[in-house]
Amino acid sequence: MNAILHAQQLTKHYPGSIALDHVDFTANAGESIAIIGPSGSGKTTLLHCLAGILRPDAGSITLNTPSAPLRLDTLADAALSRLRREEFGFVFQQGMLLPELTAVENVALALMLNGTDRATSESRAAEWLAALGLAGMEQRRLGELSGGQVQRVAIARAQVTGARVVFADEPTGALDSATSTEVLDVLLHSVAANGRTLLVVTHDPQVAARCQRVVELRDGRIVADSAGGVHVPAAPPAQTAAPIHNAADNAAAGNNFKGAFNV
Ligand SMILES: Nc1ncnc2c1ncn2[C@@H]1O[C@H](COP(=O)(O)OP(=O)(O)OP(=O)(O)O)[C@@H](O)[C@H]1O
Repeated sequence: MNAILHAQQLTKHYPGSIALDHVDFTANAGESIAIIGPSGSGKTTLLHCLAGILRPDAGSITLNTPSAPLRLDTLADAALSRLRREEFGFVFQQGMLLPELTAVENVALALMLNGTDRATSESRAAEWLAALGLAGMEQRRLGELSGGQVQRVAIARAQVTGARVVFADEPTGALDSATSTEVLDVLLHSVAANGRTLLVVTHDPQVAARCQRVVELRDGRIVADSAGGVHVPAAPPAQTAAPIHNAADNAAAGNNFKGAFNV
């Protein structure tokens, strides 16, 4: 397995609390990883540190790029912003898209911010929207789309740049259960078909069950990892995590759709 993102001894404090407590974590290229745990356990803080949105107080985060490993924790702000735009994509519950823009403009913007001209950006964006089931809706503003369709726009935007890692925080949190399943299908299959790595924070056991690997946080520490490759400190019986899902089955399920989402 090729490590793409590697964190060592990641620590983040807030006044009165420790959000991450010496976390070691490695994401391998092409994996889909669910980050689960109770409210306040540090899931979003971990995701934001790994994505270069938050700086840890201590510890290192390394992104393996084709040219050289890059240390996110020591990168200057401008370089970190550029790395986020080029290497990472984001699907959050809400807030990443601009309601005054059309679907195609929202997706194209990610490419234009990286220096691609408008015509090429909009053409690539339209291809992505079509691949994710939104053909014919390119010119709609977000208010003219359903919640599930808006999340498809977000999924297209997260990947149109060729981002190698996609970070999602409760991507289906605002959706009803049927729409959640559809959006999750689109997210997992498009990421798998394009060889991306997916890290998804979720409270939803159904979302976690669909990922190849499940990592559980409690009190800012990783207490279970279905990959078994990360050091898991011994927990007292009351805190032992429930068994987590079979990675091979989940991977097999995701592979059925490979190809359909290749853009
Ligand atoms: N900006 C902040 N200022 C102060 N404390 C914070 C801040 N952000 C997070 N925390 C604290 O850090 C801890 C971890 O928060 P985090 O949001 O990472 O947890 P979470 O597992 O994602 O929670 P949830 O599932 O409720 O979103 C919590 O105790 C939280 O109160």
